[in-house]
Amino acid sequence: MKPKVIIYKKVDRKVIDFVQETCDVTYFENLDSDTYPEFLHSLKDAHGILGSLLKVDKTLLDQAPQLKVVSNISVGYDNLNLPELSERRILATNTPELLNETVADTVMGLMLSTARRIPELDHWVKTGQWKSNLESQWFGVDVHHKVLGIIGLGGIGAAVAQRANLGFGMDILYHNRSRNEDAEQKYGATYCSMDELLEKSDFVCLMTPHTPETEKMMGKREFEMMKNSAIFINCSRGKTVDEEALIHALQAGEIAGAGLDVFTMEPIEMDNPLLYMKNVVTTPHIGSATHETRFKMAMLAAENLVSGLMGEIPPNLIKAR
Ligand SMILES: NC(=O)C1=CN([C@@H]2O[C@H](COP(=O)(O)OP(=O)(O)OC[C@H]3O[C@@H](n4cnc5c(N)ncnc54)[C@H](OP(=O)(O)O)[C@@H]3O)[C@@H](O)[C@H]2O)C=CC1
Ligand SMILES: O=CC(=O)O
Repeated sequence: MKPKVIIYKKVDRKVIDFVQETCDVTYFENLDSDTYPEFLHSLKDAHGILGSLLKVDKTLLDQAPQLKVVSNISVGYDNLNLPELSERRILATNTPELLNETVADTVMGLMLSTARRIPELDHWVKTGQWKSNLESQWFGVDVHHKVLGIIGLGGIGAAVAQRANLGFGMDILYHNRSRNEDAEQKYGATYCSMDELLEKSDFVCLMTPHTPETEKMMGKREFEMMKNSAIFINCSRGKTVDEEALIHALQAGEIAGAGLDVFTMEPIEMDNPLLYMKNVVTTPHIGSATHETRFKMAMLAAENLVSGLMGEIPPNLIKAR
């Protein structure tokens, strides 16, 4: 009998066909209040699930007694309760590396958009306000040859460092728990303490995973340490930032702006003050959201899932640190 699999996110037909070669697939293009009851029902005899961002915790796992593999279509896996999965001998997988370049492009896009005020000026042009030469009140600040501090210089961070250093002539500072000697050699990245990075950087880019250790790692103290002229970029997870402290830092002029792809609450609530600040550029968690990369991620996640269900060690098995 074929293993039973739930795909709970919209994926390309080729991905479904691939999984269907070996598994019996129940497909939900989207999980919402209409489809969730049926999803829960299917969980009861599911051996594998494939998708992203679903909170896989004790409550959900209690509904899934047959589960063997949880395959995330994402590199981040803060949606998974790993100790609970491991206790039940359920394998968990993710999709690292193949999204590095795309997410780094998003980070550069946020840096450039915020520093050069592109969304704000786009609105200005389209609402007929361009009536004479641009006055200096609309000028932005340079990105090239500035200092970029990357907190969490891993796979994506290195792709950001490459673009920023080799393409934009920026000096790179970084802070991790361990050194990234490859990035030091290739992009002249300088390892430093978090405090030194915050004090010296013109742009601070947060790129760590969300873990208990990184939860709200950017808070009041950290924003106060940044230059008043600095721009903060977050493309990691919303919960790595104390959002109240960020809002305060922007309102008080402790920092000059922010480019944000991720938020404490997603989708963001419309009364969030960040949405009404001209010096804040927002995107709806689009880090890896290109057709090419999302297809590759879904296919890799499908390969991980099938491999685990066939009794192999999946290529991207998440190992608890
Ligand atoms: N916005 C979006 O759409 C996307 C967001 N992401 C997010 O980006 C995260 C990073 O992805 P990726 O680059 O592939 O991951 P990597 O594991 O390759 O890199 C993570 C980096 O963070 C560092 N790090 C981890 N914990 C800490 C800590 N406590 N203090 C300082 N540094 C730390 C690690 O270094 P060390 O271990 O030495 O500390 C490592 O350099 C993902 O987990 C995900 O949450 C990813 C893709 C898209
Ligand atoms: O947020 C996206 C991811 O891949 O992680």
